Amino acid sequence: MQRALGFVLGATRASTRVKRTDECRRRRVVLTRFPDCWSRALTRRPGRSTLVSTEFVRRSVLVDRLRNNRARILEHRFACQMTSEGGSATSVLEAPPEAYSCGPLEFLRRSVVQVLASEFGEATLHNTDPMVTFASRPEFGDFQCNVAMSLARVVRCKPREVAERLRAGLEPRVAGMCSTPLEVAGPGFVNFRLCDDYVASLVQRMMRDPRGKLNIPEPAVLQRIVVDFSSPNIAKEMHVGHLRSTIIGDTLCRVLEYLGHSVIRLNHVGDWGTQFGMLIAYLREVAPESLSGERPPELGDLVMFYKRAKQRFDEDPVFQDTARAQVTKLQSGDEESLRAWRLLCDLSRREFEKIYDLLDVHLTERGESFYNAYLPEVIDRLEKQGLAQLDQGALCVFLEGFMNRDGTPQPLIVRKRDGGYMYSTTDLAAILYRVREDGAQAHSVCDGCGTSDAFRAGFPGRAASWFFRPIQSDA
Ligand SMILES: NC(=[NH2+])NCCC[C@H](N)C(=O)O
Repeated sequence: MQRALGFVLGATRASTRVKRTDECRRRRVVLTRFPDCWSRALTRRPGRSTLVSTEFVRRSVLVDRLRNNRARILEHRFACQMTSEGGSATSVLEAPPEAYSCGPLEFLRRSVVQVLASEFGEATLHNTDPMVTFASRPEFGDFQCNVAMSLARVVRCKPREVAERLRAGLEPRVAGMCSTPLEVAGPGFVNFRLCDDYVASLVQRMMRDPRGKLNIPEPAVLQRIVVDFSSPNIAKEMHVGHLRSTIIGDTLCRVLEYLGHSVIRLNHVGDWGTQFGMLIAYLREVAPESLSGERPPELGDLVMFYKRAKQRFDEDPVFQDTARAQVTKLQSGDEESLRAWRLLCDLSRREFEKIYDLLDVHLTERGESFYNAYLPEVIDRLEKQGLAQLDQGALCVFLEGFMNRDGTPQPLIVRKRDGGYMYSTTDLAAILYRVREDGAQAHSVCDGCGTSDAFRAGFPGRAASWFFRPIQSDA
């Protein structure tokens, strides 16, 4: 799968580089860029608020770019068709078959590793990353290899010399795929330019694929994959971290779905926890009509109420007690509290939906509250397996390699002293449910905003192996 993904993105990025030049028209290849780069650019807006309102999304370049991106993929199919019909390319030299089956990037990586091994010996390499990347500027070609600079120290040669030996070894291997002679530039970069015939032929193979799958190899195993993304918090506005996660998650899902996997798109919204006790207690005091449903607040008002409630909570110990009592009431199923909570969730959901609609992103909401019923079972399993231990009244799991700054083991609290559960506990319950009930075989959490310590500590993979069979996970 990864190879296929690398291939798609590889082809995509490489071709974007030539887009601005005349070559593009000559090659008749119009491809698109992975949206990740501009979602990241968005996150970096200096000195501005990072909150994301519907209006922000509507007016931003984002929607247009997404549409354009998706439109360009269609355009690309059309362009491929033109190329295949035009079919003028007759090549003198055929690129090696592997250059077609695994795509240019992977093929170059493998070739660099082979040449380095034969030039400098396997032992010297010791898992050396071949450092083949997309060219950093169009004038450098399509790909570049940066390994000479770092390897020079190990093999005690000048970087340029390493690069020269690499070039000489690579040229016969990449003939027909890259134009030769290859270029050694600057301190020791090796630059690669794909031959037109190779690109044309790649594109033709994509178009002629009888499955209509752009010649991307079918994954060896088709899996049921959970992708957890977006996950904004109720009663708060989305921020760019959520937007980033939304776009990356949706992109990942589209690729996986395209490959034929069965994908479960989950929105793990923050809809549970102390903030609701605080907010409901505060609203009951200052704006009871908003809770009865007579005059429901706007999301913007809710954000303001939330801030005030938080301030009140931080300053007033009596209010803290009221808020805590309110959480307990809510979590123990008090009807009136649940009604208020549902109202707040509905309100936020409607706002989030507007953004998802604009972006044409579809997700199934399954928030933190959903896993409430499974929390005791998580604790029970951890205890039964001897993985949790009491530490100053709190139930903790100590994970190998999960340390405080001072080197002492960092506890991962799964149940607080007062019996309350943690965000991590919910994440564990989510894994339990996704593996057992959803039958997930692979799991990906698109973290654009901050997952729990449990995820950061690589807990999902470990948890799943404790609870069940091995599971792939990348937080
Ligand atoms: N499964 C997860 N923990 N997903 C990430 C949740 C992110 C959380 N709602 C936040 O905004 O910080």
